[in-house]
Amino acid sequence: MIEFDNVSKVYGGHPAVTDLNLSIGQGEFVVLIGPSGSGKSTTLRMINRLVEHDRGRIRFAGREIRDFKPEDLRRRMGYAIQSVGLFPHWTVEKNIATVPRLLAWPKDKIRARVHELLELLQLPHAEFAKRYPHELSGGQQQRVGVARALAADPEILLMDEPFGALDPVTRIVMQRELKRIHALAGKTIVMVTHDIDEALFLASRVVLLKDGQIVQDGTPLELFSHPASDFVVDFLGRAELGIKRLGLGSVREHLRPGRPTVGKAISVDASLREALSAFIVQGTPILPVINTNGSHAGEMHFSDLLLPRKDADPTKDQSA
Ligand SMILES: Nc1ncnc2c1ncn2[C@@H]1O[C@H](COP(=O)(O)OP(=O)(O)OP(=O)(O)O)[C@@H](O)[C@H]1O
Repeated sequence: MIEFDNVSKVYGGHPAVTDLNLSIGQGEFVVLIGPSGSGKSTTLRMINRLVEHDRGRIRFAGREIRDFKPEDLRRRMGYAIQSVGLFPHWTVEKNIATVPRLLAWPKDKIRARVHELLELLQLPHAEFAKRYPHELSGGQQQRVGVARALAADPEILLMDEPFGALDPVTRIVMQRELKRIHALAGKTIVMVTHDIDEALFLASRVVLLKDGQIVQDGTPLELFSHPASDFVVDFLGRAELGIKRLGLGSVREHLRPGRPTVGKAISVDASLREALSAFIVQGTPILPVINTNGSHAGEMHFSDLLLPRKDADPTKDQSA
């Protein structure tokens, strides 16, 4: 869907991105991560031509992006950024409808789409549609920014630290929301973040950059299982590698049959990292497990945390 072929960008003699090769397929959730100044935002912005590349080729849907008018390209790609950039004198409704109006959608279709997106992002239409950006919290503004990026059902969603300004609780809610939208709509998403936990939670593929070059490109599990260098290990957080890796697995993988037992139950969809925390907080070696509808599912044993993952084949996409 998007292909970078030996792409470079230089600013005033300083290389920002050098000989980048990257191929992003339909439906992937690719997270660009790396230290400050490593070229993440430059890479993202070259996709919708907010930044023009100097060398190499970038293709979108098989055509060179230079063959598209920038505005046509941007209408086909949603773009959400940390500072949101909502139009201050427009209501939430009008802000979300920006691209559909440019595309001259019929009014009814626009109204229905705005309604649908507000509900999807848990901003009830009756309460929020007529508000202005200054009447929203920072987190609500960011949700409107994401709704606006999704409005015309773009083929790709480009996101630059979209949850950067959020408090940790809202940030987790938004990450879950985005993961749900991705699973539901099968959108191709390319996102920049500084937050390794966010990357590991969301990405089907992580692209780790350093000094404008790719250090490693793989599934989260591949990065843990076969880190390409010490830099990768340090970036993943050397001291917490085991705990972070547990975050990639779920209770479901270690579910055992068992009768309901005492203790606070954990969901089959909880991560093994959450399970570890629950074992420690409850001081128990066995946790009751429930399904998403609250019914009894079985139990999990503390010792099973040490078992190798059933699906630990690093050649498989763990996001599926
Ligand atoms: N408009 C610009 N003019 C000059 N240099 C720039 C410009 N934009 C980016 N750079 C430089 O290019 C390099 C890559 O910047 P980029 O913003 O892509 O990095 P980043 O990984 O997104 O960083 P951060 O995490 O701090 O946002 C940096 O050295 C930066 O200083």
